[in-house]
Amino acid sequence: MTITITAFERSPDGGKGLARDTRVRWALEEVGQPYQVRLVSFAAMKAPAHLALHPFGQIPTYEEGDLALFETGAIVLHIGERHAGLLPTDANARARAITWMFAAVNTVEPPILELVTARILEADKPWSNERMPLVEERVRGRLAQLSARLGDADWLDGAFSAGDLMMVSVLLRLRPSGILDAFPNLAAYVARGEARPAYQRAFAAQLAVNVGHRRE
Ligand SMILES: N[C@@H](CCC(=O)N[C@@H](CSCc1ccc([N+](=O)[O-])cc1)C(=O)NCC(=O)O)C(=O)O
Repeated sequence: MTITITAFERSPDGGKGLARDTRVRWALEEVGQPYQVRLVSFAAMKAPAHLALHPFGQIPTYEEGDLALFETGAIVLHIGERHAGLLPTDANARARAITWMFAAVNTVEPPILELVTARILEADKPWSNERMPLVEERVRGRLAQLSARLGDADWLDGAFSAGDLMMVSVLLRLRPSGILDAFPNLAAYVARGEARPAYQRAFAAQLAVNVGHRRE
């Protein structure tokens, strides 16, 4: 059955791959599944048809037959459960890979989103300069813990898994801040993720959507 995901008609990042459809594209490329993309405008995302798919009016969504999903972690898990290539077959290793998926979105991503919010949405607030060091320190603390756990391994738990796909995707959001450079093994980990052919195809596909706009 045809898989259809939704993505920004015009991503605020101009195609740097930071919008979360890139995670789903990457997962589908890793398992070799073709997919369609329905591009949605900001207005369309808040209209009833999309809200029926995504109660929070966001992208991405995932549709396959009469299944409709939202939340990138859940979509990537679904893809990993249906197709080989993202989750280990060994039950314990699979459970650990899913642990890392949750760790990415529930433990590592929140302080990073705080930083993105502070830098983009709160920079003009009178308390921004006072708050920023606290936010940055919370990110550095988490990265230090992750860096210590990763050490000099290629991936978080043996072979590449959906846990790494989610963790690399979360860490990529930090790139504009430069904080990742203070943790060379994490920067190399992210670069390994980006070097994967499946990521390259996912990145190129989302860029093509946005480069088209730049030409107009
Ligand atoms: N927890 C949800 C979060 C989904 C989400 O944040 N979607 C964002 C796009 S990806 C987040 C994002 C947006 C922009 C950039 N950027 O760099 O420009 C990066 C990431 C969205 O639809 N935002 C519009 C809205 O909420 O109205 C998930 O993981 O799927």
